[in-house]
Amino acid sequence: MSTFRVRRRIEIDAGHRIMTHGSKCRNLHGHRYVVEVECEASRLHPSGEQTDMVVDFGFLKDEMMRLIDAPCDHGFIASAADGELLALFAPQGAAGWTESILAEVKAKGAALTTSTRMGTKLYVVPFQPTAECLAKHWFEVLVAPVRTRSDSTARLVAVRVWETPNCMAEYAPA
Ligand SMILES: Nc1nc2c(c(=O)[nH]1)N=C([C@H](O)[C@H](O)COP(=O)(O)OP(=O)(O)OP(=O)(O)O)CN2
Repeated sequence: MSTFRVRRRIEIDAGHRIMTHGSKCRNLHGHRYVVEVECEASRLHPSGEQTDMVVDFGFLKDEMMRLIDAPCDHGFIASAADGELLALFAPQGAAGWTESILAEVKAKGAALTTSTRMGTKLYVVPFQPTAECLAKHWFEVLVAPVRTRSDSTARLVAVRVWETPNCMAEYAPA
Protein backbone atom coordinates (compact mmCIF):
# COMPACT_ATOMS: atom_id res chain seq x y z
CA MET A 1 0.00 0.00 0.00
CA SER A 2 1.28 3.48 -0.85
CA THR A 3 1.63 6.28 1.64
CA PHE A 4 1.70 9.94 0.69
CA ARG A 5 3.00 12.46 3.25
CA VAL A 6 2.84 16.26 3.32
CA ARG A 7 4.36 18.72 5.77
CA ARG A 8 3.52 22.36 6.45
CA ARG A 9 5.35 24.85 8.69
CA ILE A 10 4.55 28.14 10.29
CA GLU A 11 6.69 30.36 12.51
CA ILE A 12 5.51 32.31 15.54
CA ASP A 13 7.18 34.51 18.14
CA ALA A 14 6.17 33.86 21.74
CA GLY A 15 7.40 34.16 25.29
CA HIS A 16 7.43 31.45 27.94
CA ARG A 17 9.32 30.09 30.89
CA ILE A 18 9.88 26.62 32.33
CA MET A 19 9.39 27.22 36.04
CA THR A 20 10.98 23.93 37.15
CA HIS A 21 14.05 24.26 34.92
CA GLY A 22 17.32 24.02 36.79
CA SER A 23 18.98 26.72 34.73
CA LYS A 24 18.34 29.59 32.32
CA CYS A 25 14.91 28.48 31.07
CA ARG A 26 13.35 29.50 34.41
CA ASN A 27 13.76 33.07 33.15
CA LEU A 28 11.06 34.79 31.13
CA HIS A 29 12.29 34.53 27.54
CA GLY A 30 11.05 34.11 24.00
CA HIS A 31 11.53 31.99 20.92
CA ARG A 32 10.79 32.18 17.24
CA TYR A 33 9.03 28.84 17.28
CA VAL A 34 8.84 26.77 14.12
CA VAL A 35 5.83 24.47 14.13
CA GLU A 36 5.55 21.73 11.53
CA VAL A 37 2.64 19.39 10.95
CA GLU A 38 2.91 16.14 9.01
CA CYS A 39 -0.10 14.44 7.46
CA GLU A 40 -0.40 11.21 5.53
CA ALA A 41 -2.91 9.46 3.32
CA SER A 42 -3.09 6.13 1.55
CA ARG A 43 -4.80 7.72 -1.44
CA LEU A 44 -5.07 11.17 -2.97
CA HIS A 45 -8.34 13.04 -3.41
CA PRO A 46 -9.95 11.61 -6.56
CA SER A 47 -11.97 14.74 -7.37
CA GLY A 48 -12.87 18.25 -6.26
CA GLU A 49 -10.63 21.18 -5.35
CA GLN A 50 -8.09 18.95 -3.58
CA THR A 51 -7.73 16.55 -6.52
CA ASP A 52 -4.41 14.66 -6.39
CA MET A 53 -3.58 16.11 -2.95
CA VAL A 54 -3.38 14.62 0.58
CA VAL A 55 -4.70 17.92 1.90
CA ASP A 56 -4.33 21.42 0.46
CA PHE A 57 -1.26 23.14 2.00
CA GLY A 58 -3.42 26.27 2.16
CA PHE A 59 -6.01 24.49 4.31
CA LEU A 60 -3.24 23.37 6.70
CA LYS A 61 -1.98 26.96 6.88
CA ASP A 62 -5.51 28.25 7.60
CA GLU A 63 -5.91 25.87 10.54
CA MET A 64 -2.40 26.47 11.92
CA MET A 65 -2.91 30.23 11.76
CA ARG A 66 -6.32 29.95 13.46
CA LEU A 67 -5.30 27.53 16.20
CA ILE A 68 -1.60 28.33 16.80
CA ASP A 69 -0.71 31.75 15.38
CA ALA A 70 -3.85 33.64 16.43
CA PRO A 71 -3.73 32.64 20.12
CA CYS A 72 0.06 32.52 20.58
CA ASP A 73 1.99 34.75 18.13
CA HIS A 74 3.47 37.74 19.97
CA GLY A 75 1.90 36.42 23.14
CA PHE A 76 3.11 34.75 26.29
CA ILE A 77 2.49 31.03 26.89
CA ALA A 78 2.11 30.24 30.60
CA SER A 79 1.54 27.12 32.66
CA ALA A 80 -1.66 27.16 34.73
CA ALA A 81 0.49 25.85 37.60
CA ASP A 82 2.82 28.88 37.46
CA GLY A 83 1.04 31.00 40.05
CA GLU A 84 3.82 33.58 40.39
CA LEU A 85 3.80 34.20 36.65
CA LEU A 86 0.01 34.48 36.47
CA ALA A 87 0.18 37.01 39.33
CA LEU A 88 2.38 39.23 37.09
CA PHE A 89 -0.32 39.23 34.42
CA ALA A 90 -3.32 39.61 36.74
CA PRO A 91 -5.03 43.01 36.40
CA GLN A 92 -4.87 45.06 39.59
CA GLY A 93 -8.04 44.78 41.63
CA ALA A 94 -9.66 42.17 39.38
CA ALA A 95 -10.87 39.68 41.97
CA GLY A 96 -11.34 36.17 40.64
CA TRP A 97 -9.25 36.75 37.47
CA THR A 98 -6.91 33.81 38.08
CA GLU A 99 -9.76 31.53 39.11
CA SER A 100 -11.69 32.28 35.92
CA ILE A 101 -8.60 31.63 33.77
CA LEU A 102 -7.97 28.32 35.53
CA ALA A 103 -11.63 27.32 35.13
CA GLU A 104 -11.41 28.01 31.38
CA VAL A 105 -8.19 25.98 31.09
CA LYS A 106 -9.91 23.10 32.85
CA ALA A 107 -13.02 23.31 30.68
CA LYS A 108 -11.42 23.97 27.27
CA GLY A 109 -7.83 22.73 27.54
CA ALA A 110 -6.36 26.27 27.24
CA ALA A 111 -7.36 29.89 27.88
CA LEU A 112 -6.58 32.95 25.77
CA THR A 113 -6.97 36.45 27.19
CA THR A 114 -5.80 40.02 26.65
CA SER A 115 -7.51 41.12 29.86
CA THR A 116 -4.14 41.23 31.58
CA ARG A 117 -2.38 43.92 33.61
CA MET A 118 -0.74 45.37 30.47
CA GLY A 119 -3.43 44.32 28.01
CA THR A 120 -1.02 41.84 26.44
CA LYS A 121 -1.83 38.44 24.96
CA LEU A 122 -1.65 35.51 27.37
CA TYR A 123 -2.24 31.83 26.49
CA VAL A 124 -2.55 29.61 29.55
CA VAL A 125 -2.11 25.85 29.22
CA PRO A 126 -2.44 22.92 31.66
CA PHE A 127 1.21 21.86 31.29
CA GLN A 128 4.69 23.33 31.31
CA PRO A 129 5.29 24.99 27.92
CA THR A 130 8.18 22.78 26.87
CA ALA A 131 8.60 22.02 23.19
CA GLU A 132 7.40 18.46 23.87
CA CYS A 133 4.16 19.53 25.58
CA LEU A 134 3.45 22.23 23.01
CA ALA A 135 3.86 19.65 20.21
CA LYS A 136 1.34 17.36 21.93
CA HIS A 137 -1.08 20.24 22.60
CA TRP A 138 -0.98 21.50 19.02
CA PHE A 139 -1.42 17.92 17.77
CA GLU A 140 -4.56 17.60 19.87
CA VAL A 141 -6.06 20.89 18.64
CA LEU A 142 -5.27 20.14 14.98
CA VAL A 143 -6.19 16.47 14.65
CA ALA A 144 -9.92 17.02 14.02
CA PRO A 145 -9.58 20.10 11.73
CA VAL A 146 -7.09 18.20 9.52
CA ARG A 147 -9.58 15.36 9.16
CA THR A 148 -12.44 17.76 8.38
CA ARG A 149 -10.57 20.01 5.93
CA SER A 150 -9.30 16.99 4.00
CA ASP A 151 -12.74 15.32 3.86
CA SER A 152 -11.26 12.48 5.97
CA THR A 153 -8.50 11.78 3.45
CA ALA A 154 -5.55 13.06 5.53
CA ARG A 155 -4.47 11.87 8.96
CA LEU A 156 -2.33 14.07 11.19
CA VAL A 157 0.65 11.91 12.18
CA ALA A 158 3.14 14.28 13.82
CA VAL A 159 3.67 17.79 15.11
CA ARG A 160 7.24 19.10 15.49
CA VAL A 161 8.21 22.20 17.45
CA TRP A 162 11.59 23.89 17.14
CA GLU A 163 12.50 26.28 19.97
CA THR A 164 15.79 27.17 18.32
CA PRO A 165 17.32 26.07 15.00
CA ASN A 166 19.08 23.33 17.01
CA CYS A 167 16.32 22.05 19.33
CA MET A 168 13.21 20.21 18.18
CA ALA A 169 10.58 18.05 19.91
CA GLU A 170 8.12 15.79 18.11
CA TYR A 171 4.77 14.35 19.16
CA ALA A 172 3.58 11.42 17.08
CA PRO A 173 1.13 9.13 18.85
CA ALA A 174 1.39 5.42 18.01
N1 LIG B 1 13.76 18.67 26.16
C1 LIG B 1 13.68 20.02 26.34
N2 LIG B 1 14.73 20.68 26.86
C2 LIG B 1 14.65 22.01 27.03
C3 LIG B 1 13.50 22.73 26.66
C4 LIG B 1 12.39 21.99 26.13
O1 LIG B 1 11.33 22.55 25.80
N3 LIG B 1 12.53 20.65 26.00
N4 LIG B 1 13.47 24.08 26.77
C5 LIG B 1 14.52 24.77 27.19
C6 LIG B 1 14.51 26.28 27.16
O2 LIG B 1 13.23 26.78 26.86
C7 LIG B 1 15.62 26.95 26.26
O3 LIG B 1 15.20 28.22 25.76
C8 LIG B 1 16.12 26.21 25.06
O4 LIG B 1 17.20 25.41 25.44
P1 LIG B 1 18.79 25.58 25.12
O5 LIG B 1 19.17 24.57 24.09
O6 LIG B 1 19.47 25.48 26.41
O7 LIG B 1 18.88 27.02 24.50
P2 LIG B 1 20.04 27.73 23.69
O8 LIG B 1 19.67 29.16 23.61
O9 LIG B 1 21.35 27.41 24.28
O10 LIG B 1 19.93 27.09 22.24
P3 LIG B 1 20.86 27.29 20.96
O11 LIG B 1 20.13 26.59 19.85
O12 LIG B 1 22.17 26.63 21.26
O13 LIG B 1 21.00 28.75 20.73
C9 LIG B 1 15.71 24.09 27.74
N5 LIG B 1 15.71 22.69 27.55
